Amino acid sequence: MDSKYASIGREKPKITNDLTVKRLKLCVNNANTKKDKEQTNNGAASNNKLENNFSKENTEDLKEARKSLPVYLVRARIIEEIKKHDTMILIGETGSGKTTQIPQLIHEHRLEGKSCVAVTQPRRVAAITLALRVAAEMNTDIGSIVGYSVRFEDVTSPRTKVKYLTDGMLLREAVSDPLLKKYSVIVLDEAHERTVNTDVLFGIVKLAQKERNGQKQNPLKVIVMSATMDVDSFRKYYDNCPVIYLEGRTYPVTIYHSKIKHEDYQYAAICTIFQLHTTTPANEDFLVFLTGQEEIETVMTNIKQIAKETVGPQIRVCPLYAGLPAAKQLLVWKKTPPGMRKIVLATNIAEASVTIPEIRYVIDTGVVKERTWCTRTGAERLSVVPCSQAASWQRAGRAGRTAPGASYRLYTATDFKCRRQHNLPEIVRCPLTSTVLMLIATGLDPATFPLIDTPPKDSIHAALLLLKELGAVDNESNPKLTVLGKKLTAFPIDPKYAKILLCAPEYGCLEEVILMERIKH
Ligand SMILES: Nc1ncnc2c1ncn2[C@@H]1O[C@H](COP(=O)(O)OP(=O)(O)OP(=O)(O)O)[C@@H](O)[C@H]1O
Repeated sequence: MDSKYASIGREKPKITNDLTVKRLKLCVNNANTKKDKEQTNNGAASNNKLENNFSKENTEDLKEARKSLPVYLVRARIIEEIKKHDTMILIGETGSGKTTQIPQLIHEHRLEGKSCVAVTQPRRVAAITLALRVAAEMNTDIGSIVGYSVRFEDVTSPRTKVKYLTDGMLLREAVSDPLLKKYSVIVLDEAHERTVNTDVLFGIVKLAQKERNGQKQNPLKVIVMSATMDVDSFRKYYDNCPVIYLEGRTYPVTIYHSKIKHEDYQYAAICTIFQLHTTTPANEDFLVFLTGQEEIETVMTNIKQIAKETVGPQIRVCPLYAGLPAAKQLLVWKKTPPGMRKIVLATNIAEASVTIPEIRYVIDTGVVKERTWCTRTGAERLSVVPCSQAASWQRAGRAGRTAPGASYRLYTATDFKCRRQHNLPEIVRCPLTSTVLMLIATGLDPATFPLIDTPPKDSIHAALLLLKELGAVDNESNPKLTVLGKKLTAFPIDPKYAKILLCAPEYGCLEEVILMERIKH
């Protein structure tokens, strides 16, 4: 693994591995408040409950909490580096304060000037909860100085200076403004995730930066961040930009590996939950990683049934998966009353960036549902596969954020060592129809667009063929967007489904199609 693991603590030969607290070391490798509420767009209302949870903490306590974070302790050096370099990579351990503190520091030093700092997140739940946390830390209303923008919800205003948004939303903004002129600093967070959107965004931002420098426009600063990324590839991609390693974490996390291989990880997860439940105090909450809604529902039913016959604190089970309505997702952040235990059953949407305050124990099944597709038939497939080592470290990093914690890996240490170090980039295993359409709409050539990893030639060709068949582009060799193509880019969904939606009224089946879309998303 990259040097991050030297910081986080390497595995010891025994089953238990402490991710010990290390003292800070920063090394550079290179060679108000209450206004504007009414101006914010709709959407904040749906998060009122969550906002209340976040603002309950007293401002003085939040200030003190900030001061203890590794990033805060070396803030002067970090700001100096940001001022010095147009592009940099920042590697800091999970929970060190990268995502919540660095944008605030940039704003405190007014480095964004008259523009704004954008912080991208692969997932909407992370973008929303981070914005709420930072707004609380800055003692300001959400949608004012600090805002967020996710699909179907824009909680920002003309005063917004720190904006958390999903990478998909920034990509959409790039279609109408390829130079991303609204922003003077773009923080690309959780770079290790390697979703198609993040990979394309890396290229868009790189091109925008070059172009703005060439045109002597307001320069664009780019900061790429993660705890577990493949530094070498990124550094090469960003023309050998400096890499800053930040050591230190808030609290230690102990890693336990299973001694035996489990045939049934759901069963193993339930056994671990109840072993821990009967031996640990209430209000020390659990986060269990599973692969999808169905599995989460099955495990939830089992837990509820077993809990009736088990001693131990009262249990509240909270599911967390992408398809869950926002209000239910937010229950995860609701504090449990004294004497109770919260058990969060989540997919990998809780794997990076999020802080669920009382989580002490992570139960990591070691699997994830991964999307692949067949270029020949165009059929997509979701399969359950072992997650990468980087994902395991991210999962462990959801504990140890507000108190010491532990991660129970339901796979052996040998199994862990055999896994791929980093996530396989989506761009090499997923269909690229939306991406290719978006690039054409932005005026970019999909064949020459700079990507960290080159997708298989077949994928781009298949995407162009499909777009031609849909009538979104005029031809495959030198594609230009048609009127229909332009309409399709307005939908934040796959062009195939966008066309079905557009055509539905003609066939009198709009309601059915909308229902189908709602089920899909
Ligand atoms: N909602 C919250 N409630 C309580 N504490 C929080 C919350 N959000 C952040 N924190 C505190 O701030 C710390 C830093 O969080 P931040 O998200 O900035 O870390 P990070 O370095 O970006 O982590 P990661 O790499 O896991 O995304 C957390 O470890 C936690 O102590």
